[in-house]
Amino acid sequence: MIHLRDVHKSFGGHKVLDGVTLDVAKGESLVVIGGSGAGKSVLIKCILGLVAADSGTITVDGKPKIEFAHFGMLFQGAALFDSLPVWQNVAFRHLQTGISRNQAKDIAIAKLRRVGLSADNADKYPAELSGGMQKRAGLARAIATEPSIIFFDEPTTGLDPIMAGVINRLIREIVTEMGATTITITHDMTSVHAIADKVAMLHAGKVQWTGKTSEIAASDDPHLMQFIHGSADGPISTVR
Ligand SMILES: Nc1ncnc2c1ncn2[C@@H]1O[C@H](COP(=O)(O)OP(=O)(O)OP(=O)(O)O)[C@@H](O)[C@H]1O
Repeated sequence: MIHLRDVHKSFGGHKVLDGVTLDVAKGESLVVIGGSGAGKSVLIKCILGLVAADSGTITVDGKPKIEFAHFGMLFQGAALFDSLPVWQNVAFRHLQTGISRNQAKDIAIAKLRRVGLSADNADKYPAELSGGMQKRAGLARAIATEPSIIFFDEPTTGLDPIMAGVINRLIREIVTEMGATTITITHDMTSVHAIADKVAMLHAGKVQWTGKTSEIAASDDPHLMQFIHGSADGPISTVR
């Protein structure tokens, strides 16, 4: 579904991606981990076409460019539009397609329900929702058009561990029922275990380790070990 071959990207003289090769199969949930500055966001931006890779190839569903209509995105911090009520945030793309406002609102309410928010939240503004509810609303927006590919950028950042667990479980359930292909960026190992079929660890511009979630425990890769144990000592520099 998503294939990257030897993707390079530098900013000025700074090599961020130095030959990334990665495959995500249809319906698979890939989680990308790696230290701060490892290039996780740049990688996603290259796939989305927001940043042009210097060399290498990226194909999504056999095409060199991702089709905007086919992907959803949950941004870090939910990134809702403050000036729009929750339902308009969720139905944002539907409102641009010319369907009636009533129809768009019905769709928004159905999606809000799917993420555990009752209909009375539809007319509220994002600032009136708690952080966890905003994250749910962001998730509702990401799935609103039933996209075949969804990107999750640090979906649990800023949430307490219980709410993080709830969001992880929702993400897993929803992507499974939609059959969507997903790429998630996270620092949160609990998310990795809850969401991932496959894990890719970025380090020094390359995929340092990749494997199934179940293979993490048996790995002796020192970079992966340092990351999952949150150790200050190891091959990954802590001055970044
Ligand atoms: N537009 C840009 N111009 C210059 N440098 C950039 C640009 N975008 C990213 N970088 C650099 O690329 C490197 C990787 O950044 P990126 O945001 O992908 O890291 P990350 O792995 O997502 O980190 P974090 O976990 O902290 O979010 C950083 O050193 C960053 O400064």
